[in-house]
Amino acid sequence: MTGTISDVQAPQSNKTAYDGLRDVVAGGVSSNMRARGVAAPIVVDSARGARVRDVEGNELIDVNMGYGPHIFGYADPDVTEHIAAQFGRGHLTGLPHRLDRRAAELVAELVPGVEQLRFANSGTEALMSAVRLARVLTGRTLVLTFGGHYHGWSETLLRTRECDGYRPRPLAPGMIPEAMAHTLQVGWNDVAAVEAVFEEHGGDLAAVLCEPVLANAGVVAPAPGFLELLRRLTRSAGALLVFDEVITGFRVARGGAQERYGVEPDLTVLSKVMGGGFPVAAFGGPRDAMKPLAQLEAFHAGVYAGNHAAMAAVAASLAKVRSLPALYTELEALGAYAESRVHEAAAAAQRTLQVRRVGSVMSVALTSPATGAVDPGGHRRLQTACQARGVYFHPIPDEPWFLSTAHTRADLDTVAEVLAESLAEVA
Ligand SMILES: CC1=C(O)/C(=C\N=C2/C=C(C(=O)O)C[C@@H](O)[C@@H]2O)C(COP(=O)(O)O)=CN1
Ligand SMILES: Cc1ncc(COP(=O)(O)O)c(C=O)c1O
Repeated sequence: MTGTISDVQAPQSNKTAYDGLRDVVAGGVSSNMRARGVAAPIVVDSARGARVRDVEGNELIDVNMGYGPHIFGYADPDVTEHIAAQFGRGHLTGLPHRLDRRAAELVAELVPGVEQLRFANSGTEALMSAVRLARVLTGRTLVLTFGGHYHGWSETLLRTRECDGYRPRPLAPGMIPEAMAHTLQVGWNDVAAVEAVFEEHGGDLAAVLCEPVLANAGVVAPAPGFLELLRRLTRSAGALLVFDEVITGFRVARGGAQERYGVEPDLTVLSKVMGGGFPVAAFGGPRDAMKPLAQLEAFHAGVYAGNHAAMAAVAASLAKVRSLPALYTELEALGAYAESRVHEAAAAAQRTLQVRRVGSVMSVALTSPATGAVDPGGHRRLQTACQARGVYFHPIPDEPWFLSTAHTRADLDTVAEVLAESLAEVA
């Protein structure tokens, strides 16, 4: 057989590799988030457990972990072996597969608010479909979201944090300004603003959509009672409460944020941990909410949606999640240990970090001594220094750290030591 992909000539350095990449891949990446703020790019050769190896052969402890899907670490054999085997048995026929039921039953068993679902390929796709389903169910079009929450890059959900009044602004060039006409946006945990929106627009709202724990603008937990307020107001206004649990699902608790905080939404969107790193997402809810799709009145499609490899990934990942009764206790303890070591590192370097954690997802951001605010430039310099010392986290302070069962306390001690050394040298 002619050369395999592993025969690709390894370039001499990350920079050489990245420059070559940029020649044929626009921006050198297939997601803007991978290039935003990158000072010194890494080009990956492989990843296993809690470590990523670059093309120069450097091995780094990774706390970005591909933005959160790998709760058991990279290349976990309990997951990858099932996916690989499915490829050998055929992974895409465009027909229902026996694995579909197994995967869906595991989601429904673990997530309180899901009785029935549809699978999709990405969080963006699943969120577009969930919002459309909410509009079918209510006959309304207006959707309320929250500043800094990220719900994918679709035309009506990709927006800036800033707003004109309650109207969000499109984030990216080329977006249709009118696309924002059916969405409002207020500040996260802003009770007065939410109540004002319901006072003025309650009868027009199809849905309120949120990350129940904000994890795309640093980590910001819901204020006590805030999710309960959204639940109460949506129910009384006849709007749907939609939880975007792409990050929090199977991450902050076995049943996601809705289990951790005891608030059940009308629709739930899931991805990341659900597939253990394989591209798969889902949206679901009570049978009544899914009826327009069950009766094929509402539209949702996708050639690769729910493909057999994705179903193998979901079934394997969630069977493992289900099989470990102490998993979330251990992840909580690991997160607490990481948080304490990060605080010790900051104290040792006499620097201030903003550290915010929910379970095993934690944001760590360098702050300006003068203002106390997050210092994106300083954070990038800190990230570059840590990366050079063998620890990888994202250069953008919005992007949190994701821990996994592959991270040991010794790894976290190393991360803290590298952080302290780097903080001491970074202006
Ligand atoms: C809460 C939430 C997300 O965090 C989310 C995707 N997150 C990320 C996307 C990234 C990227 O496109 O490269 C990297 C991170 O910025 C972020 O975790 C999505 C979109 O999912 P997808 O990228 O699969 O279309 C929906 N909801
Ligand atoms: C991919 C993506 N788009 C949009 C946003 C929101 O951008 P802004 O910084 O303008 O709030 C974020 C925030 O983290 C994001 O990750």
